[in-house]
Amino acid sequence: MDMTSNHASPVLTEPAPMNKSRLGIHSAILPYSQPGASFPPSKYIPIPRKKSGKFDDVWSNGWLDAMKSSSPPRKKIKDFDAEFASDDDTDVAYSSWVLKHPSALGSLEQITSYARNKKIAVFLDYDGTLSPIVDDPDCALMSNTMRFAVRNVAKYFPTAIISGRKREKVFDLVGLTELYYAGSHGMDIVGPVSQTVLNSHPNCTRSTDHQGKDVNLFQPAREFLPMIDEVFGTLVEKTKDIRGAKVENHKFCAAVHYRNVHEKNWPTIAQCVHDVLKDHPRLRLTHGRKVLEIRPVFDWNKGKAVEFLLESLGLNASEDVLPIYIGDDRTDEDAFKVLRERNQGYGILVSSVPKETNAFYSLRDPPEVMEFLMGLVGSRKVEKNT
Ligand SMILES: O=P(O)(O)OC[C@H]1O[C@H](O[C@H]2O[C@H](CO)[C@@H](O)[C@H](O)[C@H]2O)[C@H](O)[C@@H](O)[C@@H]1O
Repeated sequence: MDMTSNHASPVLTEPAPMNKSRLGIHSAILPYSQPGASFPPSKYIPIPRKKSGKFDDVWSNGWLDAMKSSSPPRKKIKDFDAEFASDDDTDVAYSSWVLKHPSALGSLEQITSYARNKKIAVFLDYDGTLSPIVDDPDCALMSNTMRFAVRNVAKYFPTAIISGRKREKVFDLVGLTELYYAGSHGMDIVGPVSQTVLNSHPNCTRSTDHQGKDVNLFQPAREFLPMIDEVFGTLVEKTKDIRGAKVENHKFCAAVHYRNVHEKNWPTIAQCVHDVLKDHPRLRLTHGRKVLEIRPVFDWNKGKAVEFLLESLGLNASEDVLPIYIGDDRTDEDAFKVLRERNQGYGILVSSVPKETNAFYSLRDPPEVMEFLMGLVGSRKVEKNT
């Protein structure tokens, strides 16, 4: 395992800024994903820069820009308050972007014909992919129709959920025993029993799941458990007076949510996290959708989890395997990148606005994800019957 504990900075380098001209999108309408992107002033509350220099750290390291750009603004559509960016400008930008990352639904026939006679493996992120983004992380529920679609997918293809959440939590939310689960951004994996994997990964052990079934349990960052626990406690204490802040303990990482925090208090929340990371050089920061995530400085991510699961499923070496990964946020980019580098399978980004991504295809939102999954199953059924 590649440990990089001597990392000097707790800040994870963000993806390079989007090449706006390459996308043919006017910079003023570039939406949320990029740190440092420019924002139409009307949509964003400017955070006053304190003269005291109190928040200099988080200004200078770009955290505040990244925080602002981490999710599209919320909008009321009919009676439904959703995180969705749509106006004439973004529609135009989206149309150009989708030429580069075509709709996986629109390309379903192409995808399924390429997948014919291949072994498909499906990897799904949870929040923003299977469930809509909502204010309260505990209320991010997946619909029963989505559950039905995922269950059907798992009947035909090996299927895994790869989430930033605690593994047990995401299992409770999904509730399907026929899937494999990876929590903490892939740092906590329950996969099929594989002696080869047990032999080659020192942190992999034989275990039993909630049903008493034999499984492989892989927790490569186990040594960080006490540190994450301690940091979780510190973050809860430090943010307790910030209205709307919420801290989650995901076992191998911790998440500080600021979705419900007034924007004027974002510098305070960023500074709290910054101070904690300064005291813990073996931890680093990643940005999710209105969430700051603290995780070990450890060479493991959702992309590595995909490779680990492919190996566990015995699908790593064969050419006739087609992995499909569907996800919506920056942490999913590691998985898209792995598929791109392997030149195998498809990454599908779920986004209603243009974003710089390593994914090949796109889908707008969870309902489109569901439709795509149903289409995948439908075509495999037809293939089996012919
Ligand atoms: O890897 P994922 O399964 O996508 O998990 C990523 C984060 O998801 C959750 O937060 C996000 O969804 C919440 C519910 O919709 C939303 O309130 C929050 O703003 C989003 O960031 C989860 O709570 C985080 O801990 C996960 O890291």
